[in-house]
Amino acid sequence: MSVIELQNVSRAFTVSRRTGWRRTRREVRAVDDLTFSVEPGEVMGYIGPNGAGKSTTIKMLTGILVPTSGAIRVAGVDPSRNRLKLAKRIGVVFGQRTTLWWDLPLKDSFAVLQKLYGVPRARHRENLATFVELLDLGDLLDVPVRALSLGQRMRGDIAAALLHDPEIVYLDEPTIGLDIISKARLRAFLAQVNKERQITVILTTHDLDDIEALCSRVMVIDHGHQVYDGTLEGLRASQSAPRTLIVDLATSHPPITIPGTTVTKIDGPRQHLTFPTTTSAAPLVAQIAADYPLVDLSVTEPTIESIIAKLYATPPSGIGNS
Ligand SMILES: Nc1ncnc2c1ncn2[C@@H]1O[C@H](COP(=O)(O)OP(=O)(O)OP(=O)(O)O)[C@@H](O)[C@H]1O
Repeated sequence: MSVIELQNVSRAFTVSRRTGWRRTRREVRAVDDLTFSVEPGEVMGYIGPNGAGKSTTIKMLTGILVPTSGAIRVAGVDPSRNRLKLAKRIGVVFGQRTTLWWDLPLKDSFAVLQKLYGVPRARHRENLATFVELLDLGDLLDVPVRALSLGQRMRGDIAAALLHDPEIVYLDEPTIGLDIISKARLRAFLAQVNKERQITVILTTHDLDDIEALCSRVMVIDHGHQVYDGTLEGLRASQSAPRTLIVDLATSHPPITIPGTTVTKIDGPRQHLTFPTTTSAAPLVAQIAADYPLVDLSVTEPTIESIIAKLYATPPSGIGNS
């Protein structure tokens, strides 16, 4: 059974603007007729440009905002009517702001959370020991949150969101502002806890490497509409962005002519050939090896950034969901 279900969910805001003496009111549809469900243990990347409606969706899923129309069920209940009950079953991490107590040492923040959520002491100790080890928090437990670096604070925030054994975790830009090593560490940790604890994760991020590393499914929204729901590979294929074969020949050579490929660049003995995502590279490679003095080659996939940029540039009506 799905752990998260949205049925024709919309959320509108009325925005008023003063122009001269006149005040005009306008309705903004932050989320427009969204229907989707998420299965237990799934990690879904939820992406879209600024103002697409991601935060509004997450706020409705936590019960902070009530939909204007449509129905939501999270862990079997309506979030806005069962906000406190649901709070025990979900964890939330906002990369842009901490949920920890600014002046308290990290360990005291964790102790407050244990009381707040009524986590049995033994279970709290067990979880704390696991997260301290996996997130390398040992030396930070006595440090006030305000004195932690961004990466340290984020590790603390993630531990805090997981200490009460939530079934569902919403991660809003968890790697924002972190260096490459901290990002990689955090992604490895999230992948491990998802696997070991079967936690359902909705991840909003502008860092598409987070999606590549963690998400089995990706949903793209734009102007409140769902524009894609499927796998990352499916997203690549749906936009039919070509793959590139980079071929190193023994010497400079006129453009390679193989049906179904196009030479887009020649750089001395190196040639770049594009071919459709739907075509297998193997026969092309075999043909090049047979007909040309091949030294080396590699295949590059279209970058996910280029695919997403293309997707956002397409009007919603022109996009086919998978
Ligand atoms: N409380 C509010 N009052 C009026 N308009 C709002 C409110 N909250 C959101 N909006 C509008 O709804 C739209 C969606 O906003 P939302 O914050 O959900 O987008 P987002 O995808 O999370 O963007 P970002 O990536 O910038 O965080 C935007 O046009 C925003 O201005």
